[in-house]
Amino acid sequence: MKKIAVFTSGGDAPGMNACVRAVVRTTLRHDHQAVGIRRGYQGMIEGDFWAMEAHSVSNIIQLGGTILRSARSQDFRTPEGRAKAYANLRANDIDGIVAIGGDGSFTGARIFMEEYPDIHMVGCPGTIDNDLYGTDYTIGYDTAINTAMNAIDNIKDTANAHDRLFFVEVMGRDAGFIAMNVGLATGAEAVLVPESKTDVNNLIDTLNSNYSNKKNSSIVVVAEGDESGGAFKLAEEVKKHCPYETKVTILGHLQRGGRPTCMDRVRSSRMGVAAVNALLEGKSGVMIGEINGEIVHTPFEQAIKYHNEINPMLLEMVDILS
Ligand SMILES: Nc1ncnc2c1ncn2[C@@H]1O[C@H](COP(=O)(O)OP(=O)(O)OP(=O)(O)O)[C@@H](O)[C@H]1O
Ligand SMILES: O=P(O)(O)OC[C@H]1O[C@](O)(CO)[C@@H](O)[C@@H]1O
Ligand SMILES: [Mg+2]
Repeated sequence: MKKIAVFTSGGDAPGMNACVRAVVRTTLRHDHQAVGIRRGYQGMIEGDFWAMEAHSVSNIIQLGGTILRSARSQDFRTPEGRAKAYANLRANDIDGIVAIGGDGSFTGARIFMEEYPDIHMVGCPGTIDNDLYGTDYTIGYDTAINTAMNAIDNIKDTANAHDRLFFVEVMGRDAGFIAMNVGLATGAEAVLVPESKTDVNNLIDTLNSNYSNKKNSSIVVVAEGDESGGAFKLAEEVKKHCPYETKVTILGHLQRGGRPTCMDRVRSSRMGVAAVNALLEGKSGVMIGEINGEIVHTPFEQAIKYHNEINPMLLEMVDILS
């Protein structure tokens, strides 16, 4: 292996920088050259490469975002775009790549590797959504749930002061992991996730019964991908049948930024080291994950095809404890 490149792709996630740092420093420790590719697959197509030294990743372990920047590249979805990317990699003697991203990034990696198997690729799960099979936690998820939890704690103060019902929408286009855990951690009255069908009448009954039992404020956490159509639509419907004054907060992109938590920094570092080691062992087409505290390798195909399930017991717990 001559040079190992690293890029970040899809939605950024806190801990990506720690992972980039680990990849670069492990590569250099093994006397290989390290290259950063800026803006994910788009930078690969445009040849936006950066020869990285140990100092290139100094003082970034604590930073959110990604120093390599990220992109959602339409060009990489085309065979012509991927051919350009391959030509640039070859011209720069890059034969090993660590891709830090989510399911879309690994879908792209799998297609690219089928077309150009001489480029070895290993993935690190970088997405706040926690929606990849083959790991208990993705990079950025722990930070995102803590950020969302703190935001909802603040909302609870004002909700309680004004006797209001809040619908709080959290990120998760296809997955409800953020909503589930943040809902439990903030004592929400209900949590709505794409993985289970939302019964609006049942929700209205629950909120009305809470109101009758002198619960002066309530929080409903809604995953953005819930089939009910999001917090605004839901609030419009519910407030027709509920005495609470109703407000909506969309937490949005604030959940993706901020300093990574300790666990995100540690996991990202561990995964970055494991990704380089896997490439040096001749592995390709696998995602690094952490299951029960151990590093595991899962083929991209499985990581993107399957989904970790939301434990139905947790949804039940929300109901019992609220
Ligand atoms: N079918 C595909 N073919 C080629 N490239 C793809 C394909 N799907 C995704 N990609 C590439 O991967 C990039 C990242 O994918 P996507 O935007 O879905 O984010 P992600 O990696 O799933 O992260 P997140 O969901 O956390 O935002 C896309 O912008 C595209 O360049
Ligand atoms: O605004 P963007 O960058 O498309 O990102 C939104 C999406 O990215 C994610 O946050 C994951 O990074 C999803 O939960 C969300 O739907
Ligand atoms: Mg994704």
